[in-house]
Amino acid sequence: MNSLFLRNLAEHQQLMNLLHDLDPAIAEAGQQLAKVLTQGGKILFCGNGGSAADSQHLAAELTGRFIKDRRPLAAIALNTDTSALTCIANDYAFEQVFARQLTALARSGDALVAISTSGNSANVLRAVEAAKAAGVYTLGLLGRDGGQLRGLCDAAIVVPHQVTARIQEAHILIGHTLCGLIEAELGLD
Ligand SMILES: O=C(CO)[C@@H](O)[C@H](O)[C@H](O)[C@H](O)COP(=O)(O)O
Ligand SMILES: [Zn+2]
Repeated sequence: MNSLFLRNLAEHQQLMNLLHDLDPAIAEAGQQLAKVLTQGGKILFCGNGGSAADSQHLAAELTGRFIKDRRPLAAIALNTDTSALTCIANDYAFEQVFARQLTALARSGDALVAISTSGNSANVLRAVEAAKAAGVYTLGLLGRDGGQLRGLCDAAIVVPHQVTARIQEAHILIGHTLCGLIEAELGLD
C-alpha cells in the first residue's frame, strides 16, 4: 500500500488533469478582475478556514507583490479583521460577518471573489447577496458541484472534486493564475 503522501499526490495529480476544462472560465475571470482594477475599483475576497487563508494570500499578492514590481493593486480580504469579525458575529450573526463588512466597504464596480469548497457556507452566501445588492461583480471560486453559490455568483470556477484539501490545492493554483492574468492584462508583466 502506498504511503499517505503518495496517495494524496496521486489524487492531486488526477485532479490537476481535470482542470484543463476550466481554462476559458479562468481567462474570462482574469479579464473581468483586471477591468475592475483598471476602472478604479477594488477586489474583495472572503472565505472560511483554509479558504480564509487563500483569500488573504491572494489579496496580499495584489496589494503587495506577486511576480513583478508594479504599483499596488486594490484588494482586501474580509476575513482578516478579528475585531470586525467578532463584533459582527457577537452582535448580529456569524452569517453576517462578511456581508456587513462588504456593505460598508464595497462600491458599485468593485468585485468580490467568494472562495468556498462546498459552495454552501452561509456567511459567504450572504456576502454574495450583499455584493449583488451593491452592484459588485461576484466570482465564485468553488468546489464539488459548486453548491448554492454556483447559481448565485455572476461567474463561477468550480473544481470538480469531493475532497476539501484537493479543492483548496486547485484553488490556490487558480488564484495565482488570476493574479498573473491581472498583471498581464494591466500591462504590468
Ligand atoms: O482548510 C480546511 C480543510 O482543508 C478547513 O479549514 C476548511 O476550510 C473549513 O472547514 C471551512 O469552514 C470549509 O468551508 P467551505 O470551503 O465549505 O466554505
Ligand atoms: Zn486546508
